[in-house]
Amino acid sequence: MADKEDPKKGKRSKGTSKEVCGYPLSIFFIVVNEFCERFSYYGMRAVLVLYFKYFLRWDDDLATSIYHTFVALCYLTPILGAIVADSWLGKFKTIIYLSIVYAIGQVAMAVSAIHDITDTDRDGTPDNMTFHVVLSMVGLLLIALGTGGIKPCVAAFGGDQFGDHQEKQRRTFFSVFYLCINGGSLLSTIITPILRAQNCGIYSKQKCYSLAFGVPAALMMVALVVFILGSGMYYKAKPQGNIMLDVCKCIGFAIKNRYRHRGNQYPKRKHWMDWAEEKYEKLLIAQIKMVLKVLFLYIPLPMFWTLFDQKGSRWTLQATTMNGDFGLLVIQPDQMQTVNPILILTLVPVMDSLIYPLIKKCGLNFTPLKRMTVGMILAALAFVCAAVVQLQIDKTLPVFPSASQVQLKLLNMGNKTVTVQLQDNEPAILAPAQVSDEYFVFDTDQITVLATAGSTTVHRGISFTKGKRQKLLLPLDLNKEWVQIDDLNSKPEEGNNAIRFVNGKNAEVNVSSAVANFGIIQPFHYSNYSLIKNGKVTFNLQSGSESCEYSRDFGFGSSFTFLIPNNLTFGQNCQEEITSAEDIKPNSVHMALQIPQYFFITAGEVMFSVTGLEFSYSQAPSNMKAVLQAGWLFTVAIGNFIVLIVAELAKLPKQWAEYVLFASLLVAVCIIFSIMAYFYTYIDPAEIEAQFKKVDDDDEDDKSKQQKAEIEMVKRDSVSSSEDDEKSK
Ligand SMILES: N[C@@H](CC(=O)O)C(=O)NCC(=O)O
Repeated sequence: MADKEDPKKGKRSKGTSKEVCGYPLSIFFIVVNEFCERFSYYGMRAVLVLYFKYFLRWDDDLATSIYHTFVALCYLTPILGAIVADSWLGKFKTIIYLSIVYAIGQVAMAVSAIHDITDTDRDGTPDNMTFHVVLSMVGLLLIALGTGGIKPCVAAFGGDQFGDHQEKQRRTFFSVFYLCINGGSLLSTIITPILRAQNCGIYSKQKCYSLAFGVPAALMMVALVVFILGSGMYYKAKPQGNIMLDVCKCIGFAIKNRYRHRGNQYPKRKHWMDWAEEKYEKLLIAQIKMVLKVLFLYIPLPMFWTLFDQKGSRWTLQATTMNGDFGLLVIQPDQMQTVNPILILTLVPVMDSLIYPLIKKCGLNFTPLKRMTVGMILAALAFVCAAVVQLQIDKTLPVFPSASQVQLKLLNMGNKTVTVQLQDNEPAILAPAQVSDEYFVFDTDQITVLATAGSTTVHRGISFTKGKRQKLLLPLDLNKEWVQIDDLNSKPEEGNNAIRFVNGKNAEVNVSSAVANFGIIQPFHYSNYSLIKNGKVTFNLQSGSESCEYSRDFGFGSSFTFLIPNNLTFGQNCQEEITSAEDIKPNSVHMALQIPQYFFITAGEVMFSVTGLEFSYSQAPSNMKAVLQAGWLFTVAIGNFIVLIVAELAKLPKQWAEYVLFASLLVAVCIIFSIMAYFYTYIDPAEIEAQFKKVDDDDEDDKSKQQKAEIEMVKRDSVSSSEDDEKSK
């Protein structure tokens, strides 16, 4: 379709789109489509690792591995999308078809997260986990195909809508496009974690992952509808054949031809790509040389993405062990990822309008490759910060028993002081209703206990299961049964607090609260654990006609055992009379401590990613900009595979050590990159292409001159031969 021209207004944008303030109206649909699509993608991605961990019950390592495999796939499929669009369907149809695939994938994810589908015994947990795993994996595959496939098409399709005279508007469009990406990502990363934290279900209420995936699915459908609505206004360039295929064929021919002429008798050529000259145009060969130069520089880049993309996996898991109470609002671990788009929206304008001009004023030549090097160093710094935060968290985490150990706490349910000697330990003295502060640790599953209360002394042998944490409940009468109860052996998940009550009274006690019901607890018995969110909770204790209230503030990730003492009076003093055992301390390291690492990684992203995209675009020949974009996205895919390989090979027992390892690897790669960058010479592809075109034109001129001369000669020959004929006659 040719550009439309209005004789009065001059050139108009391509397609049938009207213009608003000099911009084709059609780009409005493309920008809204991108906003909704990125909302869908980042919203789903924000809760993905927690869905793996808490819904599918995978461990941290498996959850991280599958997460990065998925992200890697999302960045491998752009090559496929570019090939389909360029050589077969065109960008418009490719976007439509792959968006449908994408939306089906999102719906599959939402359905896979409905626990009621297989919860036949209605206990709140899925009974056929295979169904949920298979459906979610199919969903993720479709999403990876859809999101990656349309990625190289949408921005380029937007760019296509502008005429050659709208260079300035096209640049503004790309900036707005990038802001839309981060606007969509910001909004969805706030919203989907909130939806995930809700309870929903038919038979039982569970965390609402289905809604957290359902809303992104709906947004993807909106994205598709908005894109289709603009259909009549778009400029739809016809597929122009696959340049990627041409590039591959030309490279293949150069290699084959070089191999065929490998003997000393053949003169050397300046560049190995020159061996394609026999079959391919010089211009194409020169363009491929430019692309290869940039692709060679890409080799160290995946390491940046290896670190960058861990904010959605390792960093989110790190946040689950932290305190998200920001006073006015409580932040979910997965919501911390919003810090990245927030910082992008502020840092990009600050860098462009303040920092870079300031550096230029200081007379420094801050070239794109130097910026990218600094970006890498900033990302490494971010991981050093993450390691420091991890060390702080580790200090506050409980030490759970190893597989060969047993940990034991004592709880005196009686109203006399008890002296207890465990094996050869120092005797512990427990006042009435007191719990020992720390766990006793044993490397055996059999211990002897000597307990004395008043004139009663009892000597018993107790057996344990190794690897467990337990509490030994010492009864009012030591001669009666000693109850052993299991304590939690890991931090309660998702920042919840695990609470239970032990009834030391000689009568039944009913314990309830607005958030959890512990039911009737038999004398000298205990309730199950209930999971409670952070905040203040008031428990109501009732025994016969007597009752009292006990209130308590909870943080994140703690576990408490509350003891109702034998002599509880149910009077005013109930608040003071209940004894509490803090079995697992609440998360005390604040999530705000993750902000420095987010700041460094985002500053790194602005310097590395935004500059890198611009660099790739500026150094690519006119017809191979998409090839380099696909190459750039491919580095993201490789980066995500490296996470899997390094994490699998290193298998470091301490998370902080893994962070330091990644930071060190990036610094090493950064040194290699800076050496490569030092030897890189910037080019102007348009100028080089123009030279080749001029040579071609000159050749063309020479050819036509030669042709004319030949015709003249033929004419002259024929004239002279006819003259000869005449003469001979
Ligand atoms: N800063 C990211 C968005 C995010 O991680 O929230 C970004 O701009 N990514 C580029 C994209 O195309 O998604």
